[in-house]
Amino acid sequence: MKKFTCVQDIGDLKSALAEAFEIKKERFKYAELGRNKTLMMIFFNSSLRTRLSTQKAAINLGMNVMVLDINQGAWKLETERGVIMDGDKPEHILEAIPVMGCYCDIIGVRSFARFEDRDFDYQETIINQFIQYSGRPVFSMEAATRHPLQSFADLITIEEYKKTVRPKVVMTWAPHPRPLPQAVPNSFAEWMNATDYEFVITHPEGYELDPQFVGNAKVEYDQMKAFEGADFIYAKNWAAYSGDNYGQILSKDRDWTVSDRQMAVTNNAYFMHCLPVRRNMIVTDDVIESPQSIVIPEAANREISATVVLKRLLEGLK
Ligand SMILES: CCC[C@H](NC(=O)CCC(=O)O)C(=O)O
Ligand SMILES: NC(=O)OP(=O)(O)O
Repeated sequence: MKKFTCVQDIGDLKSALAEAFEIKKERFKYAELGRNKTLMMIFFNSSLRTRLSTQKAAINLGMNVMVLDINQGAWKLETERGVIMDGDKPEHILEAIPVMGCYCDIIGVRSFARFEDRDFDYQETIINQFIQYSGRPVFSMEAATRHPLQSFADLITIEEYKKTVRPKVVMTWAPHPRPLPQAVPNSFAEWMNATDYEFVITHPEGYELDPQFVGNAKVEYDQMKAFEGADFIYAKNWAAYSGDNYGQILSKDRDWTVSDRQMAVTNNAYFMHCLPVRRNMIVTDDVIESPQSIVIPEAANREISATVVLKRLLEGLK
């Protein structure tokens, strides 16, 4: 594997899952693979789970790790080509990227959507510059339109907890005080659509995601109807995608906050969220603390998804 930015990069999901469960049983099995290899993790945005789980995955594989928070200590980067650099940005990304590539073997990048220009975001300008100019294999630690390490961990978790071969999985929008990226919902939808699960997306009108990610999923504007008989509830906030509303908050309706009311109509569904989560905006305390909440095992599986991905990138170095 030469990059990991989307579900297609992992190839056959059944073999990826088999590898994940093998590694989960014996996570130091490939501890020699990464000897004298260096992972560099580049963060343009905050992180807890991705930062820790991906470092742990690299340690599982015997790798050295370097972490750089671009906006804390490094030079502010100009990302636009052709700009006269007489402002507050001393370095251009087109120098910084190949320089970073000199010091490592594999690069992970976190660079959220900026909501200034939808094309800039949806062309994945930043991570594609790392892919093009670093000279190294690159993987996404959440980019503008996807978060594949999260989605792979979500799939591992559903496979571990499902009680039927084809569970009903419902992704629900929920309110949030800030406009959040579409990367997590886009990516979850992309991975769910790659399975044979029954997959439903529910959100208020105006929050339609990019059709390339929605695919054949059923979209239901009535949240209670969507929740009926669900086996898994995946909650997330996202800002509007469509047209002039791109990056905007259209609703903060707390009737969409996941509570016992909605969970009561499910098939005793498990509750999932990628974290961090705003309690009593996205989900009530009672629901996220209930026995059906699997947000912690879901976060734990981030170590597994990252170990599989780094293993495949290391194997691709040969
Ligand atoms: C894994 C999720 C990362 C990010 N979450 C946030 O930015 C939450 C920030 C907040 O709640 O203020 C998102 O929604 O894409
Ligand atoms: N779920 C996830 O990626 O969490 P962080 O933003 O804390 O890394």
